[in-house]
Amino acid sequence: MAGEGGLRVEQRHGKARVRVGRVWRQGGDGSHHFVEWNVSISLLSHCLSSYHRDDNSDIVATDTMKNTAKECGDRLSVEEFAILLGNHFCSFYPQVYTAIVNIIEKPWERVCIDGKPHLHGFKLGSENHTVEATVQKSGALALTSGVAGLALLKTTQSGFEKFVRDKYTILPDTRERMLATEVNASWRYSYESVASIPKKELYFSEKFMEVKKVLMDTFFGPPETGVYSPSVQRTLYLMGSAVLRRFPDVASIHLKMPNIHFLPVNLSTKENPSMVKFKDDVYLPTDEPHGSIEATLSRITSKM
Ligand SMILES: O=c1[nH]c(=O)c2[nH]c(=O)[nH]c2[nH]1
Repeated sequence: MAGEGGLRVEQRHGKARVRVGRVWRQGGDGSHHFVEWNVSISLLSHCLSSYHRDDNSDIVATDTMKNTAKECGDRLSVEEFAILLGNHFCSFYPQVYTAIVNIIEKPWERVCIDGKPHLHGFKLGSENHTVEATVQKSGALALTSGVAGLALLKTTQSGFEKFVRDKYTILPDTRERMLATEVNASWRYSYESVASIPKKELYFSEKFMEVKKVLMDTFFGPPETGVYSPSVQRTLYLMGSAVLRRFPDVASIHLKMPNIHFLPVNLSTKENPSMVKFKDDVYLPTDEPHGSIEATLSRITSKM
């Protein structure tokens, strides 16, 4: 937007990392539900006078945003909460035209004691549930959900061979290696307005569990036989395409799957040349460097 001094100013402001823990005690059977959210809000609004002059009259205080994020009524999915917040900012404040709400949900899971789900006991799992909702004053919506830090490993049924070989290549072909990764996936839903999202209770919470299951089932294959992975690239493609095939309301999916290396251990000395001879058994786990492999998959829509 052109402003004073002929300078273009593109601005937003918000509150990052607002932490909220919420217990719902309304379960008929006495069970409690619990979520822990880390909320970040960014508002695009008409408040240029605060940049051009000492005039804050159009600013929605970031402290106000923080307090709004703490108001959470009936039990709802993290996606619905992000949309609700975004919608509130756009409809309540005339000067706000876009709200971008990012939330990370911690994986608190109900514990089972002696095989029975506990009414109010939870333990922390490992992978986070993420969401980004962008809401416009018109009601237009862009909604992306994701899973972050889903660490997966299989001890066989993975190989990598027949790749480019040149004077820098020392990696041997193999059909037997470990495959380990930490999946970061985010998928965009096709709902384009706040009014069009499904009304079914906890719809997106259920979808999150189902997408995660499809990703994992495809990575591992059947429990007794597994499935062979010829490369991280191919496995990533199969995981993403399985999600798009299974869920018509997912428009695209981005997958980031680092190839975390477990290196074969071969130890020898002059006196003992075969001290530890690698027999697909002893590995050196490494953090870095790691392969970095990522792709976005979406449907090719025919114009016919
Ligand atoms: O699955 C793999 N993809 C690669 O692109 C690659 N590159 C590499 O060195 N090892 C592997 N493995």
